[in-house]
Amino acid sequence: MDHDELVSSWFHLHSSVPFSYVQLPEARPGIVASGKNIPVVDLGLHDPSQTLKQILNASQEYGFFQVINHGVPKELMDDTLNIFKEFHAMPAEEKIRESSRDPNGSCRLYSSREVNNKDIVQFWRDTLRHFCPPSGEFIQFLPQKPAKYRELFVKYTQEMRTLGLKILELLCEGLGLDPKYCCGGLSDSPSLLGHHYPPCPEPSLTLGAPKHRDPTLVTILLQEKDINALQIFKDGEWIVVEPIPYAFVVNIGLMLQIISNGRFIGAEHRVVTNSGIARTTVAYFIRPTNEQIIEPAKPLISSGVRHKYKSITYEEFLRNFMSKGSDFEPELLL
Ligand SMILES: O=C(O)CCC(=O)C(=O)O
Ligand SMILES: [Fe+2]
Repeated sequence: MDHDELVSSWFHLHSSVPFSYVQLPEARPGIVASGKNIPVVDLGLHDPSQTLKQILNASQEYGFFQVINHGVPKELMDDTLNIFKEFHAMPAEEKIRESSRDPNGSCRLYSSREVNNKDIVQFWRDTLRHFCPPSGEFIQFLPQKPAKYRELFVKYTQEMRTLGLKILELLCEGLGLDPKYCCGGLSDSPSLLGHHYPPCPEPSLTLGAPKHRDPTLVTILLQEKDINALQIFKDGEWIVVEPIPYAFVVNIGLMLQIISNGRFIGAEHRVVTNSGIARTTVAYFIRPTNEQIIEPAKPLISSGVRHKYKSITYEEFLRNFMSKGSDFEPELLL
């Protein structure tokens, strides 16, 4: 990658947004719903059936919630956000060197200019992405700078795996499936994304991420406390996800929408920018291995309920999703 492709390399030279980053009028950030919020799920309740009720309602109605009392140490959450801030603050040459050790791309630094067609509108964001399978494969390709990067990465992804499996078990139980239904191949290929959204001179014209659904079963997002930037699209309006300190934002991805035969919503969301300060987030994507077949869970169908989605391998899904984006979603329907 060329260092000019990173937004963080040049944003400070501009007092207006370059034309290729100006969104079409209909996609620009506009009015948001007032007084609305996404549900909170308390994982530490004495009565587990109450937690189950909360998580089921949230997944069916919103596809988005914030989890509290999740058991991940606060210090690790702070340290992880800070190490990604430090990474993105390093000189571009160093960031590129530290993230290009694997010729097969298990670790990758990119901006939308690198992954998207050059003709479409670009997004105000840089991302460092790693694969982080439970086998520990690929660790030798992780950045060695900042100095604590590898150590924190290993600790944080272990915590995310534990939390992710706990959430998946609750969701499967709530669907009436074996709680372990999504453990194994359906969740064995997670990735970690450290997003960085530099301050933007004209936030009303740009986006940090377009309206999208995630190509995951579930996504667990760590975001900063005081910045309102993530928005979800529900019933025709945008709802701001106001950060709750030390909560994680969890959303259902398109894969779990399919597995649940549409009972859970893979909610659409986007990220807006702000002119004041940079925002850093860390997203843990729970993803299947490439050869896994994604289809509605058989026990959900046997009771006479109609299949809503076709069967597709994750590899084929990803290939189409990368090239066609959300235009591919109707093709998944039966
Ligand atoms: O950074 C955020 O707030 C959200 C990122 C996101 O939507 C994603 O990684 O899919
Ligand atoms: Fe997302």
